Amino acid sequence: MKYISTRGQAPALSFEDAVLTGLASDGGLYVPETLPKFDSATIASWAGLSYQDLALEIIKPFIDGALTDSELSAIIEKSYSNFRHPAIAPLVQIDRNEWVLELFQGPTLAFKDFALQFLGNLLDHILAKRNQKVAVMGATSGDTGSAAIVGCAQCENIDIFILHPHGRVSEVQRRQMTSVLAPNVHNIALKGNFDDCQNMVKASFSDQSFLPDGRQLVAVNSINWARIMAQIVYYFYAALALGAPHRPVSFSVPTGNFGDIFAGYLASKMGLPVEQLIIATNANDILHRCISDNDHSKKPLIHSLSPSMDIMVSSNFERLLFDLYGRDGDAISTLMQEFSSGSMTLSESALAKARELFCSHRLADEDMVRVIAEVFDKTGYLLDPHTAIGVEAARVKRKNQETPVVCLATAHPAKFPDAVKRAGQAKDPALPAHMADLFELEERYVVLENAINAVQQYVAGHLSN
Ligand SMILES: Cc1ncc(COP(=O)(O)O)c(C=O)c1O
Ligand SMILES: N[C@@H](CCOP(=O)(O)O)C(=O)O
Repeated sequence: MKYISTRGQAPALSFEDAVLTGLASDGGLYVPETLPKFDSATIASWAGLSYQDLALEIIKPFIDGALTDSELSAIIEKSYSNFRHPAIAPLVQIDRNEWVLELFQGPTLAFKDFALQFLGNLLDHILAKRNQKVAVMGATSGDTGSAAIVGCAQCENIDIFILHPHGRVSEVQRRQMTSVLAPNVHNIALKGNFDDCQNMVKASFSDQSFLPDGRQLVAVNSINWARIMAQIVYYFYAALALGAPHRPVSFSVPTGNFGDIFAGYLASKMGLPVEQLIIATNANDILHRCISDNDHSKKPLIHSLSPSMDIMVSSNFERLLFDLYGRDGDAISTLMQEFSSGSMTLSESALAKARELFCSHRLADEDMVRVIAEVFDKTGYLLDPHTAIGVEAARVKRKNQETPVVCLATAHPAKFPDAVKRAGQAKDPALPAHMADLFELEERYVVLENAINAVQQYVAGHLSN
């Protein structure tokens, strides 16, 4: 299987090269040239598989022989070995036909662990085989950073540089990143917002000449295809547990960079019967405005109580647009060019196609805290702020009460004690035992100006030999 760029001008790459390349040389994102498709009988035969065995079935066709089955299986086993729940992604019912998929049972308490523990182990394998050293550069609004750091800290061939917006991630999120003192881990608090961090990372991928000795950058953000690929698995896993393929399932997904929900879209294209994909946004609602009013225009970023979704430019939306425009790379190049000036308008046919599966909802902070309180009062279940937005979006937007709706619980509430307190909870939600000493650990990070030269100089000056 080859991987092609959404902008049509970059060379097609093998799986391994696509994983190592991150952003395509034409500024696009890599996607598989064709998607594997599974028929109903095949999907039905997976009922009851463990998460790890299901991951093997789903990931195998994408890697196209780059790893043997036993290599892939070993990487998968290792990646999910430190999850706290034996089901890896347990489903919890919170109402009739309404479920929460707990994607926060990994080491850093967010859904990012599903793909980033896998990506860390995959990179370790590929780089050792190639005897190659790389610099990982990533942007985080709080969760990708710690998952990537835990995924990569042990890799001898990786120096990892994570940019987070200074003062705009929760204290738990910051400490999770900055208390990892391994010499190959570098945290940069950028005096800017998440979009600034992401722009800087993307600009650095486009021109890597600041790196000495031909060192290559590798992406841990969801621009890296392997991130999306690993996230497809839990859509199948949850739907199978609820009766797929014999009955459809809907998903409500707290959305920022559009990677998570895009994995759900791919699951549906690969044969999973999905009735609705609900895009749940906070006040940074560009995707909601786009789907509901064809208004895809940038607005100033708002700092919300769901900080991980404080994102205006959603990288992976481009991957969806590529499909909506008939996989026409030139059309996507033109559209992205239009968006670089602040807004873009989708064609009527592209929007109509998107609306066949997607709908959207926006929830501001005051409503989000109300949802946390309501669900807790009714069920005793404590939602994190991002998940609460997804739960409310599901309630407002689902069109069929008989179809189970799965709300992706993207983070553990203990990562966001301020929001939880605002919802009327007297006590901070407890951190899991393995993080009990988080507030006593030494931190290490550098604060840098929002200037690309400052960041690139820092990266170039902190590479190991
Ligand atoms: C807790 C949490 N929820 C939701 C999201 C949004 O996911 P995505 O960026 O894949 O849309 C993120 C970050 O991306 C997150 O960290
Ligand atoms: N919410 C994310 C933002 C980065 O998204 P990614 O999925 O592209 O890595 C975060 O927590 O950092």
